[in-house]
Amino acid sequence: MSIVITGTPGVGKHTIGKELAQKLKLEIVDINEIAKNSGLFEENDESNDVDTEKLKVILREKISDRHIIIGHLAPYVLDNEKVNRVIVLRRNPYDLIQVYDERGYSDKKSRENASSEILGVITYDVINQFQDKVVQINVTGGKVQEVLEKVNSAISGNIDTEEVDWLELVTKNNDLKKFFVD
Ligand SMILES: Nc1ncnc2c1ncn2[C@@H]1O[C@H](COP(=O)(O)OP(=O)(O)OP(=O)(O)O)[C@@H](O)[C@H]1O
Repeated sequence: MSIVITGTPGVGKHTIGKELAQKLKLEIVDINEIAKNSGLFEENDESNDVDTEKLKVILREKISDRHIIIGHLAPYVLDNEKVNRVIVLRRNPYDLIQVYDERGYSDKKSRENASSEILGVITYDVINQFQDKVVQINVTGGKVQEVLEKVNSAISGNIDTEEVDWLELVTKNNDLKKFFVD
């Protein structure tokens, strides 16, 4: 079985993915690491541009049926038939801004990532690519062990996808400008 852990940068994919890999005794495929090691990542301050077509071919070779595949690029570089379950981690954008501050992201990069989470960009693309294999989990405020339990239930098909609407929250808080205006 191959399981994908995806979501906006900073939601906790690596934290959860590593624990899960240990628990299920599966090997990790880190999409970003492979892209970097293959010279496909052009990293600069503001954006990470990747040749997704080349990365797709490389990943097709690497992935067997016993992997935890981690990365926000999952919907753009993985074949549907290669994976059994796709977990999208969702995290409150206010918490994400804190993670980005700790990482030293620029205001622009921080806002771009947080607004992408608010609009559910990766979730939309993931559902488009993997359809009924997708389970959405809200990790906000959850301890790592609690999130892990939910992810485990999602893998065995014992949990429904969770509802997330950050746009409603941010609108209610009158914070649209904070996330969407330069
Ligand atoms: N359930 C959790 N509760 C509290 N903090 C968490 C949780 N999961 C992860 N974190 C923290 O959030 C930060 C981001 O986590 P992590 O690096 O795993 O995210 P990521 O989605 O893999 O990011 P990226 O895609 O940029 O590599 C880290 O500081 C991590 O310790």
